Amino acid sequence: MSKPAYKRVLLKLSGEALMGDDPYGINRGTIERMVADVAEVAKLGVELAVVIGGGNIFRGVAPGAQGMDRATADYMGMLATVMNALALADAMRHVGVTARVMSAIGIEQVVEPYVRPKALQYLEEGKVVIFAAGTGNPFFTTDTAAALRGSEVSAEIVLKATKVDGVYSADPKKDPDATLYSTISFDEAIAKHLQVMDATAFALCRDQKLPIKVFSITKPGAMMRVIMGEDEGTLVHV
Ligand SMILES: Nc1ncnc2c1ncn2[C@@H]1O[C@H](COP(=O)(O)OP(=O)(O)O)[C@@H](O)[C@H]1O
Ligand SMILES: O=c1ccn([C@@H]2O[C@H](COP(=O)(O)OP(=O)(O)O)[C@@H](O)[C@H]2O)c(=O)[nH]1
Repeated sequence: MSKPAYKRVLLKLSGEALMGDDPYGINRGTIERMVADVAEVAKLGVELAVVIGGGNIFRGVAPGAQGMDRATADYMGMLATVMNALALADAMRHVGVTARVMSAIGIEQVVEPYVRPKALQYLEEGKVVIFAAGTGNPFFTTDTAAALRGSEVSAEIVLKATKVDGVYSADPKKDPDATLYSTISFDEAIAKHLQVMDATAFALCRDQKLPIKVFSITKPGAMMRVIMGEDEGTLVHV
């Protein structure tokens, strides 16, 4: 059998994708499908660090937050990621995968705080580490948290599992003529203002020479193909 292409990865799971077809919240079937993919990868012995978003529960820049102080709205968004992280860890437990949630903001009665050496220890022990509360700072995104934590744990790649199947020349939800890139450089993605990830996340990965693979979270088998180094999604490279 062929071997996985990576030993340690940082997987960014979209919060918004957790809704499935629901208007908000966590869709049971969707989270179970995501976790089944994660379990398959974990069984191959790939060390998995996960950053989960929160857009399904709360998005700091959403209309619902209009008129709110931006930083306050962002803290609500970070708390939403903690809820998703707990749901994800629990769903993993159901399929026999051991996960540990670590939060970037102090909330000790609920989850343990992020401590880098502890996270590294868990990864070495084969546990899935779920990083909650983003970077712990307002004005950032969980994509930037993925770039940051990915760098901190020396992941070989950031895998962005999202609603689209890669990086397009324009937002494919708005422009039907947008074309899919199989690879694109960080500089080009930033220069073209491609919104699939924010510029802060792109720039951090570029500076740390940490490649990103963008792929569909809903396409069956896509995560496994990415892990095996097969042609899937878009590689963003230095
Ligand atoms: N050039 C582009 N290529 C691909 N997707 C894009 C692009 N520009 C904007 N998008 C949008 O970015 C979204 C993914 O980013 P984001 O909303 O941050 O999702 P996530 O919930 O995965 O963090 C996609 O749903 C897509 O509609
Ligand atoms: O470091 C961070 C990460 C997240 N957020 C807030 O949390 C929300 C949810 O995260 P994100 O939008 O990245 O989640 P996703 O796109 O994956 O659903 C964001 O809109 C921000 O308001 C934040 O303030 N700082």
